[in-house]
Amino acid sequence: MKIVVLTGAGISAESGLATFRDADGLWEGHDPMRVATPEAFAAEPDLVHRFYDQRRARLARVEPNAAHRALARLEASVGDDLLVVTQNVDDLHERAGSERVHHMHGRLRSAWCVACGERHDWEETLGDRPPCPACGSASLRPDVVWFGEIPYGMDAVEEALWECDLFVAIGTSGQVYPAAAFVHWARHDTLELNLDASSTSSDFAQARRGPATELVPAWVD
Ligand SMILES: CC(C)NC(=O)[C@H](Cc1c[nH]c2ccccc12)NC(=O)[C@H](CCCC/N=C(/NCCC(=O)O)S[C@H]1O[C@H](COP(=O)(O)OP(=O)(O)OC[C@H]2O[C@@H](n3cnc4c(N)ncnc43)[C@H](O)[C@@H]2O)[C@@H](O)[C@H]1O)NC(=O)OCc1ccccc1
Repeated sequence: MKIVVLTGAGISAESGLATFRDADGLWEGHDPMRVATPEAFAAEPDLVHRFYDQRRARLARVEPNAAHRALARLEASVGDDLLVVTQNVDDLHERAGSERVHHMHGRLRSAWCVACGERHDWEETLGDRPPCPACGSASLRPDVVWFGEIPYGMDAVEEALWECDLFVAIGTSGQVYPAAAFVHWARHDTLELNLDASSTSSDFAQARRGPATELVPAWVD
């Protein structure tokens, strides 16, 4: 049975990472959806760098939880029949042992040089702007997909959704596209595992409510 699992901020909430809807969705009084844009980076690069520096520092202080670990166990048992597509820029799936993880919105620990196009592991050097290790120019940006930008690897994701027998969404509010449309791209069985009702709950064949650290192990084991 081929399975595609979509994860959102809710799967990392119990590890201590804020969701986009937490804390009335504000970061330092800014709407994250307004900070996570190419326009904000062009206008206030230091503000945007600070947003990602703080999230990178926070990520270094948290650990994967039982939901991440359960998905890693599932991969160990079904192998290539499982693909995790995550909207999250954290690395908690990989730190839990998952290998087949596609970061459709990028990765917090990756830097992208807009001058030479090279990608690098982001130096944990808070506050100072390291030059690109490849071309030396001060053109590094967070390697994340901002609002208005095209998500990574959409062709492969679309194919996997078309091929899968089961699509499962975990910890996502269904408010950001194209991820929110995936339930419509899947052709067979669909299941939502979420704390609260999402904007797309009624589009799923089945929906279970509760914290991911309970729902995901219960579904996997
Ligand atoms: C706001 C929204 C209306 N806007 C969009 O969707 C826009 C515009 C748009 C495009 N198409 C549309 C159609 C209609 C309307 C608008 C659009 N989309 C884009 O710009 C996208 C790019 C969007 C990506 C932006 N970057 C992010 N992140 C990276 C950066 C960063 O992280 O800083 S989005 C970011 O926000 C989203 C947050 O959503 P969730 O993860 O769901 O988190 P949220 O906080 O909302 O909800 C948490 C959920 O968990 C639950 N929960 C909480 N705790 C727990 C718990 N303990 N256990 C279980 N569940 C839990 C809660 O109940 C809740 O339901 C994630 O995607 C996250 O990655 N690009 C694009 O469309 O390009 C074209 C295109 C499309 C297709 C093919 C080719 C080209």
